[in-house]
Amino acid sequence: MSNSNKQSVPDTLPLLRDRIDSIDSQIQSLINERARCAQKVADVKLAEQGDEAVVFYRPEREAQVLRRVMERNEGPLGNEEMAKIFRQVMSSCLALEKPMRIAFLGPEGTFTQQAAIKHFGKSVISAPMAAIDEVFREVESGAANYGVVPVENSTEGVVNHTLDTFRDSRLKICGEVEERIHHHLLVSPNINADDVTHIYSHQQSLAQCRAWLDRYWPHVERVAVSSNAEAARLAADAGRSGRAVAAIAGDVACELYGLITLSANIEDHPDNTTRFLIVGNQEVPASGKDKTSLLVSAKNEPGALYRLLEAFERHKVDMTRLETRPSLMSRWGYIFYIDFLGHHSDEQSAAVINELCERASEVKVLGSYPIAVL
Ligand SMILES: O=C(O)C(=O)C[C@]1(C(=O)O)C=C[C@@H](O)C=C1
Repeated sequence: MSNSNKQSVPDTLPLLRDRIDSIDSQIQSLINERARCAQKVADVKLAEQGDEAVVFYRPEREAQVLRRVMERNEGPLGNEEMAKIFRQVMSSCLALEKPMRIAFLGPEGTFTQQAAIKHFGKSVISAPMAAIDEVFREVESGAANYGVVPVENSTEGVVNHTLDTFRDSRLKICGEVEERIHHHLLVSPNINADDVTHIYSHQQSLAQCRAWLDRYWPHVERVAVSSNAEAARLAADAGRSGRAVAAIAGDVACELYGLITLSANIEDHPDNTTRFLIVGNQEVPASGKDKTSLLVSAKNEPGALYRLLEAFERHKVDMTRLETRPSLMSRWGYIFYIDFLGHHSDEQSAAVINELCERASEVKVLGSYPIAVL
């Protein structure tokens, strides 16, 4: 009983539900009013930019909207929970302006799809691709508006294939998403846990759950397959013919293939996180809290890396990541992938980039984009 005013009518279930009905109706009207505004925004964009080059999706604006939602939130719903609701509202509004086709490293049900949904919301057209370079090609050709690819995992390290693909691509990084990777042990609803004979998953996921599997399922055979989503599909297939096969996969795959969770969050490192990048054809304006990614090819001479890094120190620009990949052009030459806080149009960031251009043999700005909000 949370009634502080003794005179008021006591809270009863029917009264509370009436109140919820009335609030829902107001929320619904307001969401539609917002959607009509977004439709007008689309008209303005079309009028300003002409049919061809209209850019409907604005990552910097979306990041600002979500940050503001979190800043002004007073609860009882948590900041993230509230931002997720607005994430989906914006996703629906953008789909009214123009439905976005999002290519991602498939198949359906992968963690990359989970990241795509986290970033764009559910109102997008999903385009699962078989490989990372196919995601890039799909966006380059214009068949998809944006692409989502994994770039690093907190336990497994960088995804070299993604970094290498940036060398020859003209795509820009438009955003980043971080996704906590939670693995679950899944089976078909008709399968009894005691009967399970095989556990399927991607090799990396089996590795990320090794200690848990050793402890609870030491005698069950582990089978590595091409992706977690494929493992979930196989478990669902097996279940239909009464074979007791389990899969290790995430929430999206579980839902997609109608499986049930025998054990949730079975990963050995609970803070197992993967970072994904959004690639597209546009340069994103500053959002106020941004990151920039560069590809820098150093001259093959003593102190070359030192001279690159020194520019960051002097201009007080915060470098958040440095990866080294062998150059394909010269033997023992290296390419550096550098992330730093700031937008390439900021005064300090621009000063660093100018100096790098003088000191390195090649500098490519892969993109400036809002720091992940959710
Ligand atoms: O502000 C815009 O440019 C809009 O199109 C509106 C809106 C929104 O719903 O708030 C929708 C899509 C964009 O990606 C950003 C924001």
